[in-house]
Amino acid sequence: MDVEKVNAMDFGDFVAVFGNVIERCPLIAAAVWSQRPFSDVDDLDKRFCAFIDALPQSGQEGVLRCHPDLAGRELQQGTLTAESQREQSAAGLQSLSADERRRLAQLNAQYRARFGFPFVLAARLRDPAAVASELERRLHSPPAQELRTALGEVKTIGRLRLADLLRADPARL
Ligand SMILES: NC(=O)NC1=NC(=O)NC1=O
Repeated sequence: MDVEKVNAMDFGDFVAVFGNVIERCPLIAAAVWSQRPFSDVDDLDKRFCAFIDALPQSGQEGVLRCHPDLAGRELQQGTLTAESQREQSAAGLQSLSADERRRLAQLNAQYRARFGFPFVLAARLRDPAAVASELERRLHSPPAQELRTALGEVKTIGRLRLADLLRADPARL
């Protein structure tokens, strides 16, 4: 899909296609739509990132809280969004042992208790061992630094999702 096609989308089509670029935050796509026309894919990606950066901390934490845990209840129950399901499966989180799942659940709970939002990582780029080691490492970050790191992962997930969508077969839309 080329950027001309994106620029020609009405509001409904744009949000239908890009509404989950940032997990469960269709408001961001709704806001970005009004900034068209976009010069290219990078410009579109930059608009999503700029919206997140411009949010007050409460809004940024809200974006993080919209993310399901890695290898959490939603993965077990099959209630993840299609994108999240693909990403978590790609990271091998679908086939963890009971001990590995328990360990991640314990670390996720410790992380959430310390920072007040869930641990967010661009899972598609990692394997289960890397997820656990990143979680253990970041668990000790200073809160202000961890907020920035977590938002960086949200942006990476968004950039990868945008790339998927723009590579998508136009006939699919
Ligand atoms: N808490 C998370 O990091 N969730 C996720 N990371 C991904 O790459 N997809 C998710 O759903």
